[in-house]
Amino acid sequence: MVESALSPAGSQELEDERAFLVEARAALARMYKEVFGREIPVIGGEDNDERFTNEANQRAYELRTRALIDLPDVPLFFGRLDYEAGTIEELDRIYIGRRHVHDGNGVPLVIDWRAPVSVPFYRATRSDRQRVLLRRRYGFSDAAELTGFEDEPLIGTADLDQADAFLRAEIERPRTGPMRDIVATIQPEQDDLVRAPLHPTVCVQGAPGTGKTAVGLHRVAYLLYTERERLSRGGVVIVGPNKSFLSYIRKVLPALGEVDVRQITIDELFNQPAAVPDESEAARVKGDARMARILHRALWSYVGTPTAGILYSKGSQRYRVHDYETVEIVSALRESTRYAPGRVALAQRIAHAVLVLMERRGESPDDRVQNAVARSKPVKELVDAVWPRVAPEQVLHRLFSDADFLAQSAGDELTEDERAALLWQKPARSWKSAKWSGADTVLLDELDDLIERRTGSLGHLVLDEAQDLSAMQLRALGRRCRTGSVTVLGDLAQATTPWAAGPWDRVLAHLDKTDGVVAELDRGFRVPEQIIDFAAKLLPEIAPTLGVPRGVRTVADALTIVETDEQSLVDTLVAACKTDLAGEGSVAVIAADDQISHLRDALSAAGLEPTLLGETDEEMDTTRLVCVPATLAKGLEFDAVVVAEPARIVAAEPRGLHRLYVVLTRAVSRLHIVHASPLPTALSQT
Ligand SMILES: Nc1ncnc2c1ncn2[C@@H]1O[C@H](COP(=O)(O)OP(=O)(O)OP(=O)(O)O)[C@@H](O)[C@H]1O
Repeated sequence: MVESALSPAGSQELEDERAFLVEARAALARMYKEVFGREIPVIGGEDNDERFTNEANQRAYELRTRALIDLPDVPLFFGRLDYEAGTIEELDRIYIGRRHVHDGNGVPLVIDWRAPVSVPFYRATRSDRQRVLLRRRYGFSDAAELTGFEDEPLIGTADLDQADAFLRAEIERPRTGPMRDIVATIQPEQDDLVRAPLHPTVCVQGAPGTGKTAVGLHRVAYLLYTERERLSRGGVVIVGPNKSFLSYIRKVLPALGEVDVRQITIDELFNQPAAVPDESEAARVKGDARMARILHRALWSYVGTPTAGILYSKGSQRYRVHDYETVEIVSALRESTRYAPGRVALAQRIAHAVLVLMERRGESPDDRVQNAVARSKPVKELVDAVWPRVAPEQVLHRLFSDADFLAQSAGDELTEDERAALLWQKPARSWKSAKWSGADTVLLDELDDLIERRTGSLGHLVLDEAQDLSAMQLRALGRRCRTGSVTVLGDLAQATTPWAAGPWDRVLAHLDKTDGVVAELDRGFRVPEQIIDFAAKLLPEIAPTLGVPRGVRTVADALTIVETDEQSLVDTLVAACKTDLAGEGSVAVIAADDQISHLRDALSAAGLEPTLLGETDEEMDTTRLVCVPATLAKGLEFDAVVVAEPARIVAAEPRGLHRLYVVLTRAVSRLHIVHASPLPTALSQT
């Protein structure tokens, strides 16, 4: 917070605001007590409906009480709007906060930022005042104590830069620990996306630090406010790239009063955890959309053509369904059903043909007879022979261990090299003992759905860092959200996976959300302009179609590049860390994955106390100095970042330049680059 920009401590007005905060807190405590003390209605009886209702009531009660807990480090309000008299019933002034607080007699003390009357807080400008006279923003200490406020009159001639100063102060507030919400300073272009309706799907392409993650999380909070009932039926899930990232964002939604949103990695979405790693080329092919067609062909190749009919006997009667009839039934079903229901339908259709024969002979069989025929031995034998029961694992095991089966299923979709990449060197003896990789679990999921359609749909799904998802992963995600909508967030320039699905229209098509709208954010809030400009030198090589992002701020001495030799690398690194640790906030050392443990040890030996990201769950909450493997840096940010040996980061993987772009764009205030090997060519050009 820029203290000097705020109203001085000790002024009467500041005291009045503090008194109001105390009053609002007391009111919230009363609301909590009132809900907490309320009896939960319990319906007598033990059948399913009653149990379900009782559980739902209990759950609603728990959520409501949890949402009313006053979090000690989260300010209850952050802004105020003074309206022209008569704009809102009996209120000329509203305080805006993270939830509604009322005084017990129906008078609102704090209004939820998501309510329509709060919108002008984010949107009103001097040229479009929306009847607002004054916007006030409050500053708080880390312990949520009100330290001051800043006024932005929308009439008159006062300083216009105050809003920017406030935003800048918010961004530069030193950080350690998890991500904070941005509810006090959401920008108009972000607000458009946060408040976009639930449907259609929204896809946000945004340069590093433009607020995509922040927008996604605030959008969830907003949608839960406006569409709570619809969303509570299907639920809301946020999918992030890895556990460190999820740990980093985990406190934003609870701070906004939303405690019931699942935040998971994509791997956690699938039935079985990955047991073995993937080779890069195999993973690329397995993630490709062509696999959907290949799996389809592989599965349906199990369905054969009947070569005989059936003879059904009942008492002395014989009924024959001819082979040409069974052939017709099978080929009609192939076109119209999924695999498992197809099996059931085949038995029923053959049984129906038998029933027709019975009727022709003057009998009047009913449904029970049809079911008995469908379950009879000759029918079952035909179904098992022509349309065998299969498990997804069985199909995939055969595909990866039988070169002929793979070639036949692939048709001309895969090259010989691609087929070779898929085939296992040492196939497991049986599909039951096969070990599956992450990419395989996605294929198993596809097969599962080809066999039996997945039912149910999420209400809303948020995909962060979506540029890294494969076509097959996107299909699996889309299946979980068939009738819901998606918020897709990402940056094509940060796509580091070899299987990345590519441009956003294709991503939307794989999700089966072709009605989705693509929007772009290009104002970088996190990274100072000098650093963005430096990192953007990589763009012509890694994402030539994307525009260059704009930085909203410059910071003195934001970027330093130190060339050194191998022997002095560690000392130079230690010196850079010490300089940054002398100031406030978080410091990260980012290096190639195979170098980071060594650097952590060297920093420890030099008397610093770094933790290594990925080793424990909450390392970023408590320590100021974090060593970050380059592959875990995505989505994270630190006040100062020291990058060791960019060339090694680039050399470590096929999309190493994309990875470097991610790494270079993590710093809020300062970026130091320390290198002994030459910088990548694009960066060394002036
Ligand atoms: N309107 C805002 N007010 C204050 N801070 C903001 C605002 N928008 C973004 N920020 C801050 O900028 C930083 C970057 O935001 P965020 O992580 O959401 O960006 P991103 O686009 O997801 O970045 P990346 O592509 O690197 O993952 C965060 O610290 C966030 O709080």
